[in-house]
Amino acid sequence: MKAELCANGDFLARSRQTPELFSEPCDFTLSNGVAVSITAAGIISFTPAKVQPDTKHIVLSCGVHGNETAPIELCDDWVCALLTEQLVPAHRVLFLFGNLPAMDIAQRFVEENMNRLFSGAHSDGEGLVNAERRRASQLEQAITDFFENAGKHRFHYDLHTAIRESKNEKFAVYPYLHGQARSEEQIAFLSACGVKTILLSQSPTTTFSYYSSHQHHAHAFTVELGKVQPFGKNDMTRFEAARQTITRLISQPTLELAPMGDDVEIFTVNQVINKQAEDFVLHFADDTPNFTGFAKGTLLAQESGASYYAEHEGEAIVFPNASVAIGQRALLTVVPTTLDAQ
Ligand SMILES: O=C(O)CCC(=O)N[C@@H](CCC(=O)O)C(=O)O
Ligand SMILES: [Zn+2]
Repeated sequence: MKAELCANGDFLARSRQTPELFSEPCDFTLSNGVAVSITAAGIISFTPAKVQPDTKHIVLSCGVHGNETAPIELCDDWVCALLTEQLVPAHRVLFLFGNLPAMDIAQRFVEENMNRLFSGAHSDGEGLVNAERRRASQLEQAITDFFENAGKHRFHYDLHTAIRESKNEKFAVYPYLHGQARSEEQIAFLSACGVKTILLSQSPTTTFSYYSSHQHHAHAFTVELGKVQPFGKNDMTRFEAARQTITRLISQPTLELAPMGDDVEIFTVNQVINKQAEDFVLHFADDTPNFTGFAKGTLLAQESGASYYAEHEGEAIVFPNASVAIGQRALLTVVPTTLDAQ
């Protein structure tokens, strides 16, 4: 098993169908001098012949939730183009296809939400072990290895799609930076990808993007590119700006970007509402889109022992989900802000 296995670029298909082929790490060099390293099913990196101090070290992850297919299809296309030398990387790039078994059953996860298992959370809970916990640990290790000896130009875009419609279709969660300044240049990059809404998280989490941001000092984001659709059912024209901008990021030595414009909306997270009881209910319709605002004082959710209200006029809801496990986030609320106010 070496280069021939990936000669047609079908790394993802092989990772899903015959993961055992990748049980041993394998390295090979393409005819254009690009070094390829496969460390496990769904984990592949590309290193250009010349690595310099200004080389970027870019992680693109997808499928941390198995049913969020558009980003998986985008990453599959980039990996295929790189393996077949139609795309030549100017920078180091690591692709992580997160939850392969969940992709096979077209579900968000098999046993546990993998995007709550990072920063070591995969090892919490009295010896509980499952495939998602092992994979989260393996993905952390892949990032640790990739960023080892990497220069300071570190990036991780963890690509997702949201469960429900969103008034602002594309948005990104900017992890909590513990008081450090947020990067306008990164917001300009996301804006060029068509992602013009940014949520500033105000607390540590166990998500993948927070892990890379906090542990590896990468510019890291959870990027929501649209709404969940089955494989093959995405309208890929809706992802064209992201596809083109990320292709340029990978392949151009220097990425020219327009500065962050007035069309970017910044929100700060006001409430993180974690489900504490089995009777947790949302007090708005199931099809209420993300970013719907509510009047101050509106009852948003309720459970035994607690009621949750909009605390500000127009406070908007994001990621409502009453079906999460006890202790997990069931709702975020956000309010508009500016970068200067942070
Ligand atoms: O639409 C939803 O309810 C969930 C979409 C999704 O998977 N979002 C991520 C956000 C992670 C973050 O807060 O950085 C998640 O819930 O894991
Ligand atoms: Zn997701």
